[in-house]
Amino acid sequence: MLVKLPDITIINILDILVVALLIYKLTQLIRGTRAVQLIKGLVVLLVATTVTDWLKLYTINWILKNIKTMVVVAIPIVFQPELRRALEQLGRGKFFARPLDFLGEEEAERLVNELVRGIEMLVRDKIGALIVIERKTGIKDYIETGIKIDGLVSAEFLVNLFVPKTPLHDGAAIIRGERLVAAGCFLPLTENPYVSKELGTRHRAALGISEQSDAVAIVVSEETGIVSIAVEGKLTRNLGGTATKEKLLDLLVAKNNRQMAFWNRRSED
Ligand SMILES: Nc1ncnc2c1ncn2[C@@H]1O[C@H](COP(=O)(O)OP(=O)(O)OP(=O)(O)O)[C@@H](O)[C@H]1O
Repeated sequence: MLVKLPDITIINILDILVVALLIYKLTQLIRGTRAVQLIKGLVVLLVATTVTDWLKLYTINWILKNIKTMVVVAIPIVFQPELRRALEQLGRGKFFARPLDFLGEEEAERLVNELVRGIEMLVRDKIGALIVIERKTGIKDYIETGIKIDGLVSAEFLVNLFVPKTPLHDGAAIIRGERLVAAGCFLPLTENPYVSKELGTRHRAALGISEQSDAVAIVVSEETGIVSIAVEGKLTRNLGGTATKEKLLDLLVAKNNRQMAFWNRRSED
């Protein structure tokens, strides 16, 4: 027996494509922000409500339905800053811009060279610094806690930012692609109870951002001049010039190339 499909018109296809594009853009917009946790929670709540309804667990179902209503009312209040930002971006036409600038091999190598040169200068002058490099997870929640700047990364620019007593030296500088996009940013501190008591808030902030995202955080200690790199909640300490360069090349260039290779492979299929 043949199942008769409903008539599908070009308009229907266009309708579906526009909705798909909007959902895709929305996921890109919230990727790496605290809204992701909320969406996960909502999905769990929706599934639980449907399952309890299906199993005829009336009391639990009544409670879950009421929680759902409360959550829907609470969202605009709790996420007011994010919603305002999204609407602003929509107004400025940034909603459809690419959220991340992925680098080619040459640009990534240039970035690493400038970083390493800058770190050497910071170490030499014992200037404390916290530099975060955004990767796939968007960290704009944290970028917006600082002062926005937009300049090509160079060693001199980096050192200048962290000179003590200058307005932007406190907090973290954030790099997106080849550009320094913000300075003086406030990062979340790690809540890991096993972190050595010797480590102060600069190192804890580096660990914190590496737990919350896939960003790479570089710390130059003001006290000791020691260079450390935090990735995925782990801090590698006492990195010399060569080790710093190798680690950054591994984290930024090799990953990028793998990503590019995957992309090229997909487009050649
Ligand atoms: N949450 C945070 N986000 C970003 N930067 C922070 C944060 N907390 C502290 N910092 C930075 O760390 C500096 C203080 O570092 P502190 O001496 O406490 O840390 P430390 O890990 O011992 O580093 P150092 O070895 O350089 O002294 C602050 O001046 C500020 O620039």
